[in-house]
Amino acid sequence: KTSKMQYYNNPMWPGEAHSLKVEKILYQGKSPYQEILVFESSTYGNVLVLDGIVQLTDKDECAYQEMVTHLPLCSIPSPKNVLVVGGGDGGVLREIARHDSVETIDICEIDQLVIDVCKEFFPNLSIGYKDPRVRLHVGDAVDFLRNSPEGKYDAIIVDSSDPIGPAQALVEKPFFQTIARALKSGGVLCNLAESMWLHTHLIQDMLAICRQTFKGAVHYAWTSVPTYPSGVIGFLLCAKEGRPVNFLTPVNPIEKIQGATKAGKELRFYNSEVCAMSFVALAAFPFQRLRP
Ligand SMILES: NCCCN[C@H]1CC[C@H](N)CC1
Repeated sequence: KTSKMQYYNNPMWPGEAHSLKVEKILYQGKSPYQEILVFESSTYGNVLVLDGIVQLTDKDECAYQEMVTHLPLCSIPSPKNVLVVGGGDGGVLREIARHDSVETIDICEIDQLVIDVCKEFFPNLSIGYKDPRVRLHVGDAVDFLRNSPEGKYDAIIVDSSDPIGPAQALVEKPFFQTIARALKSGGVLCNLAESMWLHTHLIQDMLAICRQTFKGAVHYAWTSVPTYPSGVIGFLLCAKEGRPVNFLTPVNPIEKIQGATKAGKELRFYNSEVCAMSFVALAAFPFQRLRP
């Protein structure tokens, strides 16, 4: 349905494309920000596509939503105030809801149509909006964070699309500085950080910015998502100074967190072993060997 040429010409992954067999087109539309497509695939359940880029599928979304949420939230003793940037599908909200210590969940998503479409076609993700702690803000996260009070959040999760559309500003230094200001002392950020096979230069640049901006700790973790280009996606875990943090061996292991099933579904991917495995020694593969 989307021309193959558009796939091959995507500057984020030139020369490669990934295809899924389409059983039925469920929704096609255009918001002020992006084209939105939902289709039923033969083998991955429903699939959400924004501007020709797969955002999530029923089958493998757990690998992304659980990791992007529990890597930060399990690394600090008792997260209370959490902010999600992007995440309009609601999957991250579903995962945050497993943490009983959390008291408020702010989400800032720029595209109302993505929210409406996911509420209709992805009930297992949009269930996240049902949690009473959730407060939805529809608008630009750059403005939202600029107007946020200083030191408000224990954790900020940036669950954005790729930095070639509405999410472009979310990998630039000013944005990271507004995040650091909005975090409490010792607060943590988990930011989408693309593929270590495809985006080593972008990751290096983001690492440099994060090391300047967050004096606590900066680590790179990855997970396996078969429907994302190169089959992996990475995260930057950053801690603001002020409290010891250990991302690799969580102080708040998920197994101890009550309400693991409160979100309506057992965890399907994340556990403490997967957490430990997901961190890459930055000096090793693939940042050194893969640089073209
Ligand atoms: N909340 C759904 C995940 C959105 N994250 C992005 C989807 C597109 C990918 N190329 C990068 C991650």
